[in-house]
Parts: sequence; structure tokens; C-alpha cells
Amino acid sequence: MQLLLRDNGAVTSLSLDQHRAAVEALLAPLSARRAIETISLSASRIAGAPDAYRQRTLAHDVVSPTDLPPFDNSQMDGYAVRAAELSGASSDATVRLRVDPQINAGDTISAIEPGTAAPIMTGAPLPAGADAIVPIERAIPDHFRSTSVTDTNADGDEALTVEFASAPDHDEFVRRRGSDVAQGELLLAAGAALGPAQLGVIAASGLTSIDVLRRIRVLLIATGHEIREPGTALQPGQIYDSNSAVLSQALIDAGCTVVAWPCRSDDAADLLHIVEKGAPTADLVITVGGVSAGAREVVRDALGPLGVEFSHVAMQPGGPQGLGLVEAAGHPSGIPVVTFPGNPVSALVSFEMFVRPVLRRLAGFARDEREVLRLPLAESVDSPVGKHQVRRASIGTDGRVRLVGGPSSHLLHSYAASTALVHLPVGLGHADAGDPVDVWRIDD
Ligand SMILES: Nc1nc2c(c(=O)[nH]1)N[C@H]1C(S)=C(S)[C@@H](COP(=O)(O)OP(=O)(O)OC[C@H]3O[C@@H](n4cnc5c(N)ncnc54)[C@H](O)[C@@H]3O)O[C@H]1N2
Ligand code: MOO
Repeated sequence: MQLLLRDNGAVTSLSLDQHRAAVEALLAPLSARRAIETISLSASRIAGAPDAYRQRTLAHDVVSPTDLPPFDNSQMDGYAVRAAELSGASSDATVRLRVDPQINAGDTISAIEPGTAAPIMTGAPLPAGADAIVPIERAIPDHFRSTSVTDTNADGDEALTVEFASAPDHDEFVRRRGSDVAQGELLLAAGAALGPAQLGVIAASGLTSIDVLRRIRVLLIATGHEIREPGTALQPGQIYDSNSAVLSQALIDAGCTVVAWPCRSDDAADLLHIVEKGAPTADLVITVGGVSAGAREVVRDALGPLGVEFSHVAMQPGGPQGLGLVEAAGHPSGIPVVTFPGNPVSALVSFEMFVRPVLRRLAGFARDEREVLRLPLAESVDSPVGKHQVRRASIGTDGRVRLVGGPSSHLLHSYAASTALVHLPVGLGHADAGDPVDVWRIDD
């Protein structure tokens, strides 16, 4: 690996917007490089392997192979009629029609004779000759009768009949073939996120496989001599690795796949080994920890000489940030590397602020940014004037926002108890109870 694009320079100070723009520019080429994969579709597959279908976006436009609905059919349980035959019907002058055989959903397409009405169920094919449906509630009688029942008409003929006291409009309660989407029309556009309705319309059209964008593959490297895997015994001074869990889940939620490969060492060679081995099958490397001002900072020591540039962003938590392109096998232009600070709250806030929106845009989600609410504070708050501070909070039933825990970036438990992030921008310094602040909901 060698230095690409960036020089290993001194730490620069950046505004939040400057770092956001830098991350966006670094990751932008990922959209052009994304491979396509074909996934098979069926309800049993979706239920059996839900992860394969979650947070997916279409690689190409999909054209409908069929009309939907595929044939004219009834929108109501009722009678299929010729509307013109009932044009004079009123409560004073009802029109009586002979009842044809019943048509159920799934029956083949039949026909009605003039002067007849066919009992028809919702979704059943409209018989030839009919051009309107009268719901059963508007027929006399307002319930279906057995074919063994007969009425005697004025001529003395015995037949099952039905009366109508009003005239339907032409096409009333008829669902015309192709009225949802016609064969050859765009079924779903490239980039469409596949939610329930999108997967449903693909199934309705009879398609059994679709091309989707391959997920962005992230090599996630939590670092630190002190971190250990939960479930193993801790020596004094060691802690369990929470950042691997925090960011794996955050990345999966953003539509990525993750290889979490912690570096439980402060030795730059160990980190470089992980990058070298993991990068060929990844699109993006995210490291956590090892970037501040300590005597040994594994990320800074290992990746600084390779071109990753470290800066201090005017944000708290999440001040120490880094990014760059690092040469790696399988990446002719270098693999993008984003480095987060190690405090777990700093790492997750960094992800929220800089990476989540870009990854969601790359994944094609219409809602890439968090929803911003403007809500009054339930209490006064102080913030560092020169920094954009992000506090953890919850939204009360009174619509006021209550801070959860203090500003320190080790308070992961407070984050876990929060439903919102509160933004206290550069220059604010102090806000009183009742003052409005920008709030992101994070409880979706
Ligand atoms: N003299 C200075 N000290 C520090 C500065 C500074 O500017 N000058 N910045 C502080 C800020 S702000 C932050 S944030 C941290 C960032 O430090 P690092 O990115 O180098 O992270 P570490 O030192 O490796 O860890 C910080 C903290 O987080 C814990 N940690 C790390 N990894 C994990 C993990 N996977 N799971 C759970 N907890 C983890 C680690 O034990 C430390 O307590 O630096 C400040 N210092
Ligand atoms: O900026 Mo550090 O991320 O506050 O704790």
C-alpha cells in the first residue's frame, strides 16, 4: 500500500459542513462502481431469508410484462349488468332482470345475455356484454339467493330474478384491464427502494427475479489494545467492544453488508494486515478509535502515512475525524477509508452526521436524511460556542425535548435510552427552556 491523493499532513480544523462535503465526495465514486446481482422473488423466500430483501434498490427500470389487472373484473360483490338496461330504473319503476349463473373469482370469462344480470364476486372476471357492477346492497333483494329459488314473471315464466331501483354509471365498479399498469409500461424505475408494495407489484406481474444493486460492503475495524469480544473474560483495564456492534447495526440499517474485523492491538502492522486482507472484498473501510492525540494511535500511525488525512471537526462529540483513499488490491483508484473517533457515542454520532446520509443516498433511499423537527427544550442547556453539539434526548408527550444524560461521549447507555438527537449549533452557547431547537428522530 502506498500514499494516494492526500499527503500525510498536520491536523486541520474543519466545519461540520466541510467534513460532510469531503465524505460525500470521497464516497461518490461508489455509486458508479456498484455491481448488480439478481435475486429470486417469492413470498416463501422473503419470509425465509428476510435479510436478502431488506433495504434493496432496483438496478434497472423494470417494464411490466403484463396488464394489471390482467382482465376486466368486478370491484364489488354484486351483479354484472348492462348499464343501459337499467337506465330508467327508479324506486317507483324498478327494472327486473333474470339471474344468470354465478361468477366467482378464478372462473373463466363468461358472457351475459341481454335482459340478465350475473351474480359476480369481487375479483371475478367481468362477463362479456356487461359494463357495470351493481353492489349487492343496491339490489332487491340485497342478498344472493340460491338458484333453486324461482320467481314467476308477468308471462308466468319461472326464473330467478333480481330487481334494481337505480341505474349504475357505465363502468361503475368495474376494474378495467391494465388500469393499474399496462403491459410495456414502467413497473418500477431504477433506484426504486423495494418495500412491501414494490415487492408486491413485482409478484403481481408474475416476475420471479429482479436485478438489484449489490450492497455496499464495509470493512469495519474497531481498534484498541483494550477491547475484547463480549463473552470472553476481561483482564483489568480491558473493556468489551461495543463499537463493532454499534456500527455493524447502523451500517446494515443503511443498506450495507459488514465484515466486522476488530484490531485488538495498537500495533500499526496489525491494522495494516486487516486492511490488506479485508479491502479486496470491501468497497469502503471504516475504522473506529485510534485517531486522537495519544502516544500510540493505531489508525493515525498506520493510515496517516498512506494518505489518510486527519482533521478536527467543530463538532462534539465526534471531533477527531479522518478520511482518504488507500491503495489496496482490487481497487485501482484506492479504497475509501473513513475514520471515526473511538468513544462509542462519538462513533455513532459521526456515522449519523457524515456517513449515514451518503450511504442511504447511494442505496437509493428517498429519505436519506433524518426527519428534522423544531421542538421546544424542556430545560435550559449550555453548549460549547465554537462547536456544533449533538445531545441525546427524548421527546415528551408534551412535545418538549428532554436531554438524556450529559454531553460526554462515553455515555452509550444514555444514547440507548434516547429517541432523538438535539442539535445545538456553532455560536449558540446557551438556550433556555422553551427555546426551539432542531431535533432528529432516531427511533425508526
Ligand atoms: N489530549 C487529547 N485527548 C483526547 C482528545 C484530544 O483532542 N486531545 N480528543 C478526545 C476525543 S474528543 C475523543 S472522541 C477521543 C478519540 O479518541 P480515539 O479515536 O483515539 O479513540 P480511543 O482512544 O481508541 O478510544 C476512546 C475511548 O473509547 C473507548 N473505545 C475505543 N474503542 C472502543 C470499542 N470498540 N468499544 C468500546 N469502547 C471503545 C476507549 O476505551 C476510550 O475510552 O479522544 C479524546 N482524547
Ligand atoms: O469529540 Mo469526542 O468525539 O467528544 O468525544
